[in-house]
Amino acid sequence: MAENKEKRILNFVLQNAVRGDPQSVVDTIDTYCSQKEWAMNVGDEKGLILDKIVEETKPSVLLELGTYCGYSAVRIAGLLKPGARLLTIEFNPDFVAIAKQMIEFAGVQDKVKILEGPSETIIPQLKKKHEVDTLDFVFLDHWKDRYLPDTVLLLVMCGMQRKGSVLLADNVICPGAPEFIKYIRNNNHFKCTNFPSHLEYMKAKDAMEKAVFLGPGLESMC
Ligand SMILES: O=C(NC/C=C/[C@H]1O[C@@H](n2cnc(C(F)(F)F)c2)[C@H](O)[C@@H]1O)c1cc([N+](=O)[O-])cc(O)c1O
Ligand SMILES: [Mg+2]
Repeated sequence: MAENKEKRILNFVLQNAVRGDPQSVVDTIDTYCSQKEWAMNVGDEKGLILDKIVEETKPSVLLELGTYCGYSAVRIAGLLKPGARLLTIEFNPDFVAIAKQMIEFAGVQDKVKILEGPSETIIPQLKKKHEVDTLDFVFLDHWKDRYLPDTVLLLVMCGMQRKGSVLLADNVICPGAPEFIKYIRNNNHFKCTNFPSHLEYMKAKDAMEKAVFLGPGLESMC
């Protein structure tokens, strides 16, 4: 079995976190990744911004793009009201296997469903295959050059946004998602807010961008 960083993170959690306790899993990953090996989890500082926005949105149906080790899936799931569910898309099978174990250890497997495959395949299946009507909350944390095409896909192809739906994007400074930011800030169907922060476990500046969907324009009424 190839030993890699993601497996080491999972093993550290299995050996040190409290089973069934999402906060303990999140804190344990943060401890490992700040002291031993950096990894691209949203982290503790930006995680608090994520928590606040999830809590104030009170979402029932959520989508995450970029499961990775499952850090933000566990973090978000720990905040959800009974019956709310998080779908998270990951196309790297090794990361799917890690995240699955992380989510089960945290005890949030009934709230989280990992969808394996590329977003351009999975997003158009959300309605029919995964019974999603509209999405209340979307967390973008996958490849930064996919933020824009997948946002358009969610909006146009699948009409996956209702008035008040929240899009939250990680890393809009570092590594950055310039095309996405240009599009979303100039689209008058979205109200954008920037949340300055720092790159996970580092001093470098980063930020998250929140975009609230204001509803389709009149043009879509005809
Ligand atoms: O590159 C970064 N993140 C890329 C994250 C990528 C993760 O999203 C998955 N994915 C790709 N496409 C899909 C989908 F859903 F489309 F199928 C899912 C990839 O397999 C990977 O697990 C990153 C980099 C830094 N950094 O400092 O370099 C800091 C960060 O917080 C970051 O998120
Ligand atoms: Mg990120």
